[in-house]
Order: sequence, then C-alpha cells, then structure tokens
Amino acid sequence: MPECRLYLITPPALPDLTGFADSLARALDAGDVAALQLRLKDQPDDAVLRAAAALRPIAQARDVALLMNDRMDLAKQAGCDGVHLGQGDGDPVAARKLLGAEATIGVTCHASRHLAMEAGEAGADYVAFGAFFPTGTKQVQHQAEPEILEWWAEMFELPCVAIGGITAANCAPLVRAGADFLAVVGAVWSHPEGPAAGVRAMNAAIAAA
Ligand SMILES: Cc1ncc(COP(=O)(O)OP(=O)(O)O)c(N)n1
Ligand SMILES: Cc1nc(C(=O)O)sc1CCOP(=O)(O)O
Ligand SMILES: [Mg+2]
Repeated sequence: MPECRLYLITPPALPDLTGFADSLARALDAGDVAALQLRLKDQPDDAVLRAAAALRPIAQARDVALLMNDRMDLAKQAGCDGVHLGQGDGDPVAARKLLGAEATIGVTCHASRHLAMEAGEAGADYVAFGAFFPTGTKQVQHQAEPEILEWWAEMFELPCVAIGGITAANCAPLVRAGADFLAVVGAVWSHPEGPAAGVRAMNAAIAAA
C-alpha cells in the first residue's frame, strides 16, 4: 500500500489565537502530520499574517510544512513553505515565480481530470480532488469519486490530495485508491476527544486502510 499522510487545515476562523496555537502544538505532537494549511476565510490581511507568525514556528519546528490558503502574496510575506490555490486564486506559474523553486504549490482540481493535468503542466506540486463526502466546513459544488484518485495515481507521479468530509471512519477507500494525502478540518478540530485524538484516529485509520 502506498504511503498516505495527513494534511491538516485550520478552522476557517481563529478567535483565540493563543489557545489555538497550544491545541495545534498538541495535535502535531500526537502523530504524523505532513502539512498545515492556514485557511482563514474572509479575514483581514493583518489577522492572517498575525496567525501565520504565531503558527509558523510551531509547524516548522515539527517539520510540518505551512501552506497559505488562497494568497501567494501573503505566503511570501509570512515566510510560508507554500500556497494552496483554488481555481480562482491565481496562476501556479506566477506563484512559482514569486515563491521560488522550493515552495510547495497545490491546486484545487475539484473532480476534473482536465484541471489536474493542467495544474501538473503549470508546475503544481500536488493536485487536490474533492469533495469526497458531505462536509459542514464549506459549501461545495463538486463531488469526487475515489476512481479519480486511482486514475491519477496510475497515470502520474505527482502527488494527489483528497479533501471534503473525510473522517477516520470513511477514509479507507481513498487511501486504497491512491491518495497521497488526506486533507481534513472537522475530523481533527471537531473530534469529540479533541484535536490530538483526531490526529491519532486519522493516523490509525490510514495505517489500517
Ligand atoms: C488541500 C486543499 N484542497 C482543496 C482546497 C479548496 O480550495 P478552494 O477551492 O480555493 O476553496 P477555499 O479553500 O479557498 O475555500 C483547499 N483549501 N485545500
Ligand atoms: C476547504 C475544502 N475544500 C473542499 C473541496 O472540495 O475543494 S472541501 C473543504 C472542506 C474540508 O473540511 P472538512 O474536512 O471539515 O470536510
Ligand atoms: Mg481558495
């Protein structure tokens, strides 16, 4: 079974940044997390930069890549390891030019083979497919099936991320289909026993898939 790792995304707002930083440190210390995406939707730039400054040392000290959602300019300003771009968030070629060869650039591809191949050609480091399951975190307009992960993994070396409603209970088919990363919000931050337990549960489910 190919290796699959956890990709954590922050909740959409962080009203208590200090408290969140503590929770994040405990969650990252609980198990294997490959990357953390700072996804603060509709927040002012200064709040996003403040959050990045607080969370970057926690992530990077644990070898967890910090990726900025949506905004390549803020990724650069905040010293992030990369950026995640949706289809309306800018051009991966421009992001590469701005952030450099070492940066990680991910692109949302919904359930589209065409968008994924286009992202790969534009120099993305991963393509993200979703949503695989119903999610309360965001209103989604696209639904993906595990077959797209199977097809991608068979055809291309470039890593693929699965996202959308993924939990420890439903992730096995995505791991078996070839997802390199599972990106989650609720499965960790809304875990009934807390985020550290959420990371442990996801790690265990991935390993058992
Ligand atoms: C890993 C990952 N995959 C997909 C998304 C969704 O990005 P996007 O379509 O730009 O939507 P928003 O996150 O900006 O609401 C993501 N953020 N991360
Ligand atoms: C940010 C995001 N993007 C999606 C997509 O389908 O592109 S689904 C999603 C929300 C992921 O949160 P949860 O793990 O709580 O479902
Ligand atoms: Mg976006």
